[in-house]
Amino acid sequence: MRKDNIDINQIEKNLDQQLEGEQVTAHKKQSPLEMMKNIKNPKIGFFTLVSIYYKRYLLRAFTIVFAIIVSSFALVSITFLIGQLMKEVAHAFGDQQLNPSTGLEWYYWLIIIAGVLLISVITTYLRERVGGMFGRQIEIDIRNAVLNNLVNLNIGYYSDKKIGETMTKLINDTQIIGDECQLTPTNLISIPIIFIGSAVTLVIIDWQLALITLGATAVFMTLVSVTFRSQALETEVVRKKITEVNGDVTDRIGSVALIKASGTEEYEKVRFEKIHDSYYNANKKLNRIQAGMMTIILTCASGLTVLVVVCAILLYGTGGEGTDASKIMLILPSFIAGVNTLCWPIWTLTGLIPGMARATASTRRVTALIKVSTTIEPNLSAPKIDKITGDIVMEDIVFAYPEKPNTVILPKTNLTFEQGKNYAFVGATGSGKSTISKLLLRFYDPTEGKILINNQDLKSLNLPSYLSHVGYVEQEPKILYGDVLYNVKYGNFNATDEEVIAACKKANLHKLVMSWKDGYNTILGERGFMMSGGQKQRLVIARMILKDPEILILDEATSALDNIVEKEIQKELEKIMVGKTTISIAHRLTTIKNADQIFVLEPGVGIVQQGKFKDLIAKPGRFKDLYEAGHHD
Ligand SMILES: Nc1ncnc2c1ncn2[C@@H]1O[C@H](COP(=O)(O)OP(=O)(O)OP(=O)(O)O)[C@@H](O)[C@H]1O
Repeated sequence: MRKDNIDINQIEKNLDQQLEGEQVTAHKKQSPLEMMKNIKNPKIGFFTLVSIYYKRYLLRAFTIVFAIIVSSFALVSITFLIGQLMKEVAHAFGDQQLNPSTGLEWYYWLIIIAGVLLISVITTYLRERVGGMFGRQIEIDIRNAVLNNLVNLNIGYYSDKKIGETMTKLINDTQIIGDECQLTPTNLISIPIIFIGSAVTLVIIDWQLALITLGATAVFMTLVSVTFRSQALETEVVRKKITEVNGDVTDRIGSVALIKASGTEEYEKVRFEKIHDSYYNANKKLNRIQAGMMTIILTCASGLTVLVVVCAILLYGTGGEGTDASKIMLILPSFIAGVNTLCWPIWTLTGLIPGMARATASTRRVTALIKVSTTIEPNLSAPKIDKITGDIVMEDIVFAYPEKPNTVILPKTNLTFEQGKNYAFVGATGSGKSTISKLLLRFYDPTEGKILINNQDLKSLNLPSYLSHVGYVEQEPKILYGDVLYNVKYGNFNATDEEVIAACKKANLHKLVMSWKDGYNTILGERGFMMSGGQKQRLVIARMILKDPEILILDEATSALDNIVEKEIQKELEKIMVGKTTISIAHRLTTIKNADQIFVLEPGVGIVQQGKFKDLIAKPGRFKDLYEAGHHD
């Protein structure tokens, strides 16, 4: 017994190794994203997608198709074999004249049935095991492709999208495709084999009874097929509704602080109930169709068995001339088994058609997500940048957001940021201060002109390697789900724990972290709920100290903090700014007193003043107005 277990485990292990090996080879040849990007037709159907994946994973595809064919034939042949067994039993134990022998003893037929059952068990297991994992493999491949594409997309893509809707496509649609990739090929191959096989077997057993049964089945199938189309359409409506609900719920959960601060919990409760109304109503229609379909199927399936029995009695049981009552007992067991196998494909079709409709809709939504391409080419094959040397030059830059191409945010601008110096941008809200940092981070490319780094156009540089020299602190520091070590190391994964601790000491964070029970292993919430604004800011600064970048971009890095914390953080920042090219965006003008150069921006106009703090404050102008307005607050 124990030995058997070990052998089975070994077989399972070998199977897993074969499948994993195939996956590694396929991924080396072409990544899932490259493969999906190569799909030309945006209206690609689910079948085309399945066939692409079957070609990619030939070993699995072959195993599944082989197992489906063999298991289906095994299932169908059982009906025929039971018929033969019954004939031989009648010959052995009944009237030998009336019941001719099949040529094999009845117990041989039993042994053959047991053998076929064993083949059926093995191939069914193989089909389910390999098919199941294939479904998951396809789901994971597609989800990774979508995810890779999403993180590569221009940041502007997200400005008008509901994250929840994108998440539904990313999680639910890929899961639906995976599930259907497992079920559909199995059903599509086995349905005709089982249906035709069962029909032929029934004809062999008794052609008269078979004709009646097949006629009734045709009526049965017509009834079912009438409801197919409307079921597929309603399923699509329901999916759309749930995508909308997911989008809405994710949006509100993300804004839970606003809900709590506004005391609008009751309002949200009513709203949630309301947005579910249309989802509920859409389900009502679908449910009506599905309930009708189920009733037809169940009634027809049992009705068919009753019909077979009644017809068999009428044909052979009435004792009329030329009839044989004992024949009823001979054919009925295998005939009823045959009717059941005949009903199975119809039963399966009821799930298959809506499933395929759902998977086709999911395939189109997912491919649409993959078809969106970034216009910010990261130039991954360009040489990596070891060091940033020299000045950063903005040459004849003009910028309008691609989302609003007619609104020019920065008219023609020329700027030089000398290496190691400290620059600041100030100006009214909406004047384009953050836009400068977005251009330097290459969230966007300039509409006209170019940004020169190491005397080369930023557009042509290897983007990740350029960004590895840039430190960015924004107003709302981003903390990821994970512990302190992970959060500080993010983007600098090769750093040691000791280096993280040293960076945290410099950022004045170490004592605080050590006061937590789990120290550096403390898990910080998904949105960093456990930390105050100042603490989060310090963590981001520790991240930057660890990175030790050559360019610092501080976008209102301290404006969310109170004056005391701001001063402390400012002190930390000034320490790391030494010798680095720094571009700060500031609301509080006191934080930029030491800047080598200050640029004052006006909405739609661009730079209207520039100079050192003491010079700008001494003469009338926009800067002086801003400074005085700040002091009156
Ligand atoms: N993704 C976008 N699509 C279209 N317009 C945008 C986008 N992002 C910003 N803008 C617009 O560009 C202008 C400049 O925005 P920016 O964020 O650079 O201003 P800012 O000076 O940093 O403002 P604040 O001080 O309020 O942060 C604003 O009018 C803003 O509405």
